[in-house]
Amino acid sequence: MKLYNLKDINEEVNFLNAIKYGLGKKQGLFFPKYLPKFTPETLKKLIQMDFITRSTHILSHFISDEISFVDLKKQIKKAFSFTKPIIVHVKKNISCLELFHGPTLAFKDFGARFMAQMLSYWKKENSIMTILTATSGDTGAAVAHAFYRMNNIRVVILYPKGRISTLQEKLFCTLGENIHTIAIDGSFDDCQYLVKKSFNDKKLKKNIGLNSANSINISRLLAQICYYFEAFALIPTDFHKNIVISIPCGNFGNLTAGLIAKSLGLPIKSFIAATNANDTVPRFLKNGKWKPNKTISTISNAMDISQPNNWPRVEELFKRKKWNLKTLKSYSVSDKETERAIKKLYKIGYLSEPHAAIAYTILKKNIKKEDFGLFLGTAHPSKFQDTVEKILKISLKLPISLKSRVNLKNLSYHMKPDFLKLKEFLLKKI
Ligand SMILES: Cc1ncc(COP(=O)(O)O)c(C=O)c1O
Ligand SMILES: N[C@@H](CCOP(=O)(O)O)C(=O)O
Repeated sequence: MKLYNLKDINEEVNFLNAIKYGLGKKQGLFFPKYLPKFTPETLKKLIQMDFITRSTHILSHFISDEISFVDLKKQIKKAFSFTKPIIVHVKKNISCLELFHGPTLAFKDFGARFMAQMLSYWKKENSIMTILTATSGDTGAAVAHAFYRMNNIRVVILYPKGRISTLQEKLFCTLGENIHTIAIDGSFDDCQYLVKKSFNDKKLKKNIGLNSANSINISRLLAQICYYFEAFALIPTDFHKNIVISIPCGNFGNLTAGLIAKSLGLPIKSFIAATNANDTVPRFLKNGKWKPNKTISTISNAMDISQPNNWPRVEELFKRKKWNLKTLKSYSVSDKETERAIKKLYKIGYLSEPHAAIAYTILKKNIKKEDFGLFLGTAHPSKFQDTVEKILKISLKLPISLKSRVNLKNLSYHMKPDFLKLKEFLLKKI
């Protein structure tokens, strides 16, 4: 598989190097040079397969020149070794695609675990690698658990201090060993900036085997394509022409993966990109001006991102496929509306959390009678225990993966958003 750097098209890499480098020169994102397209007959065959076999077929279309089908299937089986996505009917023609039944209770488990398995397959035993990752709450946990105790891999996770939920923090800041966590005085965007800046530093790149497990790493997105096909396979054939998917967006990785799935021939009628008050993209689509505001803290904290990393990939895909960007609907939802949606959903028997509730709100406003509406359930409601309990005035029972970490000590370091301090930390703490 060949990929090119969106900021320097002369830089081309194979998948192994794209996954190992994370980012290209000038902090450019890698993007596949060739996008396969399945015929309707192939699609028909694909949807009859089980999740692991189908995912292997899909991903082998991208990387069969670098890994055999048999080996890829083994790695995918290890990566996706948890409850697969499920569709839960919510009301009328609206359902939720629940992607949060993995070990860290968020959709990030698919991408993080796939990346970890692929790296462990290719990694030379004695080479050191540092996976530097920024998180607004969920990526951190997925990456930490996916790479926990992996030989010669050191994970360093930056997160905005006081701006993620207590349980999100407990899930990845209590592991220790090869997992180092740093609470940064700032926003997620400050953390993401520090990660990207590190890639510009020659000494870091040379000395610590720098990589990132954020969705800037293309392996994360490739894995996420697979659950859109699973959703399609789960939906009755009668509705296959009218599927509308509403995605709660932050860094826009999930949307990018969905759009790549569509480009492969998955007939999704339309995608809706839902954001919270951090509305850089909906404003951009409305007035054509890319003007990120200061990141605001909201109750959907994992989406508190004002400079979404994957937007250049979205634009590239629209350009390559000659799709009109105006067809992409994107709206923002306030905290008040989000709370109202959580209450309404609970009243009709569906327990949700702020991120999915945002996608539901926008879907409900835009869905047509003939559509099959799907909003993505990206995280388990219990991860946002305080918020959900306060809104619904109920008490939540925690799943064991959270309960077992509640009383463990938070092992995080604390740092100002200062690149030199981070560099010192990264060079010292090997
Ligand atoms: C629960 C949850 N929902 C939605 C998002 C947004 O996803 P993306 O960054 O892929 O747009 C995130 C974080 O990224 C998240 O953790
Ligand atoms: N919402 C994410 C932010 C990081 O996004 P990523 O997909 O680029 O890793 C989080 O939960 O950390």
